[in-house]
Amino acid sequence: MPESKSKGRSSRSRASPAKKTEPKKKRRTSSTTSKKSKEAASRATTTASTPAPSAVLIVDNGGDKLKYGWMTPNADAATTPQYLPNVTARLKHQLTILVGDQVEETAERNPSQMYAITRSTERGIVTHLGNQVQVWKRMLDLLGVVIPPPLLDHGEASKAFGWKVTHRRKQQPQQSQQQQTTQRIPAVSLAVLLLVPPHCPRLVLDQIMHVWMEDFGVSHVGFATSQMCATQPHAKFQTGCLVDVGWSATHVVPTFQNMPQQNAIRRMPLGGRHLVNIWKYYASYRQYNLMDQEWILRDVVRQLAYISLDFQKELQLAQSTLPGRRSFDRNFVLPDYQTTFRGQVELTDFAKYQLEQEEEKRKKKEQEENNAQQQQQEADDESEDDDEDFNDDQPAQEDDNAQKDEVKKMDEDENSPDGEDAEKDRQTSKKTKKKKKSRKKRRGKRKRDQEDDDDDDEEEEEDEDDNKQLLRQRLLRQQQEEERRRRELEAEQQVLSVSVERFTVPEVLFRPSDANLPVELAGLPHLILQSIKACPSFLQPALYRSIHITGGLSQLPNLQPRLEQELRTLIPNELEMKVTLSEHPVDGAWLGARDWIREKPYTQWSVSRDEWEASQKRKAWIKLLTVNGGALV
Ligand SMILES: Nc1ncnc2c1ncn2[C@@H]1O[C@H](COP(=O)(O)OP(=O)(O)OP(=O)(O)O)[C@@H](O)[C@H]1O
Repeated sequence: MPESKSKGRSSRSRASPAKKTEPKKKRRTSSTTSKKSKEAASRATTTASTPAPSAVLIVDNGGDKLKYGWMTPNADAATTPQYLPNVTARLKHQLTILVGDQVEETAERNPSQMYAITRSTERGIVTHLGNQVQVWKRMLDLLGVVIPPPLLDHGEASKAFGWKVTHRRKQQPQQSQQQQTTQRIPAVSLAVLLLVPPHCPRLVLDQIMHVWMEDFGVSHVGFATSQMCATQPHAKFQTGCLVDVGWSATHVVPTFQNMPQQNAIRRMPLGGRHLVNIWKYYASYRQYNLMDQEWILRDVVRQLAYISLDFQKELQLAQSTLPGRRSFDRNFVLPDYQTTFRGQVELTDFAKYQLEQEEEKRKKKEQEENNAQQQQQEADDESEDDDEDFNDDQPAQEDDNAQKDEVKKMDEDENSPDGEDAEKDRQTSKKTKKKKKSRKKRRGKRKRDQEDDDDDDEEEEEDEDDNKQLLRQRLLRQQQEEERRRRELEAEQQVLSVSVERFTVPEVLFRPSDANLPVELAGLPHLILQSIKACPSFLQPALYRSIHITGGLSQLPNLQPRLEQELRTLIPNELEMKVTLSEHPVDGAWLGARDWIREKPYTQWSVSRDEWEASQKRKAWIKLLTVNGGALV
């Protein structure tokens, strides 16, 4: 019995779990299948419901400036981007926040009105998302994009602005006339392609996606690497090494057949921003406190900085020559924000004197050359005349003989004894005498009239002379007054003397340790070398052959020859090397993205709102990696 009991129990116990588990399994499988089918159904419905974007907005999210613009399928091939400074600031003693172009406008009027100037990126990566959202919002406003009310209260944009519908309604009448007249585009019918730096943290990408989907309510969002896009316009640039020297960082991206070599990408935290900051310290330590004057220093860097082709030689020249007498010394007249709003470069007195001397020498040389040429020509002409005289001797003698014959003939005619002719001659001589008398009278009268006129003229001339003298005196006084005013203004002018900074500051790109930056930081040539050496060895010769520099700072004079010069000493002689400069250093990435998008449908490079919602939001961007084959992100 116990056995049977036990058996029975055991059988029951064995059977019961089986009985119990089976329906569970069934339930689980059914639930998973139902989930999957639901997801699929929802995806099918959502993909079907996702409207195609009516316009594509490309935004190159630069640390210095946003480059943005529309890319519609039928767009003109010559579409170019617009620029918006990626910066916000506060006005002193006011609550107003200035964004993008407003900051630039105020900076041009008087930058000292602003404080708390904040940039949204560090080393090219968005680090102040709240700040960045404000700049994006400004960009969308300028483009005439209508943003729907925030879907989530806790969105980044809502946090940044405390957005409320009432608040936005209040803002509407303040819109400029230009904005009101431009066509309003709803954000829901918009696809956005954002250009970001390589190796941008996934967390940042996810947050950016969140903001664009949730706060701005666009329908599609895509990402691409700006450096990879910069290679696009160059059809030949399928394999090469792209060097992007920008505002906050320098990137080196080697590519093979338009695919980035991910493990060989290098980033150096050095760019235009650091040059401005270093110059700020130099100027503030030596002359004026310009620590808050970023805009002035940006102008100084743009107008005066250059890369030295022989750094040591120029330093020696600086040591051996007195300040103000060096060939590279310049004056930068700071704006006074009353009469001038932009700094101006001026030559030093010594440089002016040198230029004048050179000009005089040049003129003298030209004069001497002209004189020598004239003398030569005269000598040539004289020799030609001598030859002509020698040849023309005979005909001249013949002419003389003919003239003599004619005179002889006339004498013979006069001497002929003819009575009638003599009478006629007498009459004519009387007439001529009369005529002579009347002529004499007329002449005498004319003389007298002339003398009267001369007296009048003399009086008039005297008056004129007086007037001229008065005028001259007045002009002289005016000139003196102007000169005095100019001197006063000059005395008031604040002049920044610029000397070795012109090439020692940009030299930081080649020797970062000179500017107290970490010693481990490699200069630009070594960075390129490191990057190329990290690529497969069969690729390296092709990469050396095609090094392409882009980015705003690549416009520094002499950057390309200096880089070539330094790289040549580091690369084996048998390897060919070529460094080229981009034709579009600032907006090359935007133009590349435009061309790239033209060939590809938006579904390939973007995630739709429905895809994003269906795939648990956070993982949606992974699609971009798989769909693009990793080419652009
Ligand atoms: N003519 C010029 N000469 C020298 N430097 C220049 C010139 N024009 C612009 N720059 C510098 O180029 C830099 C901006 O370059 P760029 O527009 O490529 O940066 P970005 O793409 O906005 O920033 P990032 O590369 O950090 O994302 C600024 O430092 C600016 O001072």
